[in-house]
Amino acid sequence: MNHITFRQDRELDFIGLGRLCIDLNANEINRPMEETLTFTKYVGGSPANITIALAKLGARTGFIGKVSDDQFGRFIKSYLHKLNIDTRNVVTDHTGAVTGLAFTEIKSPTDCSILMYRDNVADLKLEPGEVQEDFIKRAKAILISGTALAQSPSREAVFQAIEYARKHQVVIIFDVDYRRWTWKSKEETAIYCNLVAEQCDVIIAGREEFDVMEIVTGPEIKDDLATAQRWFERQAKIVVVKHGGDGSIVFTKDGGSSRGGIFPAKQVIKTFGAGDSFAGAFIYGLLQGWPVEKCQEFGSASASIVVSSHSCSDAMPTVEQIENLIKEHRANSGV
Ligand SMILES: Nc1ncnc2c1ncn2[C@@H]1O[C@H](COP(=O)(O)OP(=O)(O)O)[C@@H](O)[C@H]1O
Ligand SMILES: O=C(O)C[C@@H](O)[C@H](O)C(=O)COP(=O)(O)O
Repeated sequence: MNHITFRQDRELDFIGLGRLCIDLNANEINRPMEETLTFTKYVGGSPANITIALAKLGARTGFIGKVSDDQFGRFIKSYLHKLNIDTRNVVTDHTGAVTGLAFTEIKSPTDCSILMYRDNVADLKLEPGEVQEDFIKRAKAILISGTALAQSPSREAVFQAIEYARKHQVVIIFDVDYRRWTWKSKEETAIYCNLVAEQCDVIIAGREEFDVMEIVTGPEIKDDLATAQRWFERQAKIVVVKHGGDGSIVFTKDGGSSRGGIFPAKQVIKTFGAGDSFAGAFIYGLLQGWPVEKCQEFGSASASIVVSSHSCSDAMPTVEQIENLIKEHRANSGV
């Protein structure tokens, strides 16, 4: 029992909505971007990464988004196909929009940053009329990425998807996924993310992301419980507050909470990708009906595997890999 009830009469477990992009991860790690010469190309974009995580865990997944009409757009679509991610609602842009790029700088295992190129990107051109009700109603859950709210028409497409999801009792999960590059101001981010969050069943965000959302509304006292309680007064049943290397806290509407630590990685290559792998494995656990503590542990173990790898999407682990890590950790700590 984990406070979320999924409709069982659905052919898809999960649909991700938002950006499908490219990550260009520096090959020469432990160097500033100015000195980086080569990069490896991966499919990226937070909601894409989360959907890929679920697909690799064995969930039946699909995606709603828009890709550029070029080599990058085709690369992304064929990658999703290979993982059996249903792309019937991945639309191809015909206006000359481009694929968003995320260049990663890995200066040290703890000092990583991302340089995003997001002008005229295809993902933000998704139109409300392109969101298929018939597709959404086939799923148990849909994940909304907050970045899809950054501009019109993608912003309206999100609200359209939420309407369909609520109409067909599809569980709505919101990952705030705040990326400053696509927004005009923090106030704009806060207003739209709050409007969406109040309609969602599960909300996942880092402490700093909740702080951005609270710029316009409070709560006055900035603490995780106060944040969670605000959303429990709306639609939310589970609120997850991520704290990077300090782990996460999962709150449930019945007053429960679970503080989770991390699985220290043997070798951290980079810190990005932690949030997406955590979210993918956490949601997988919810879909299995596991208690939230187990979902949280599964998410943390998945994150540990991804921070030890060069990529985000390609490195998303299987159930077996995560279970092995948890077993190994328990054996080492004598539990
Ligand atoms: N250095 C790390 N080593 C192992 N696990 C980590 C590390 N950093 C984060 N995690 C795990 O990933 C989760 C999400 O990470 P966080 O950095 O908060 O998300 P985001 O990448 O979205 O900012 C954390 O709650 C923790 O379980
Ligand atoms: O979200 C993006 O557009 C870039 C991602 O593909 C990138 O790998 C990343 O930043 C992962 O985000 P995180 O899991 O929140 O650290």
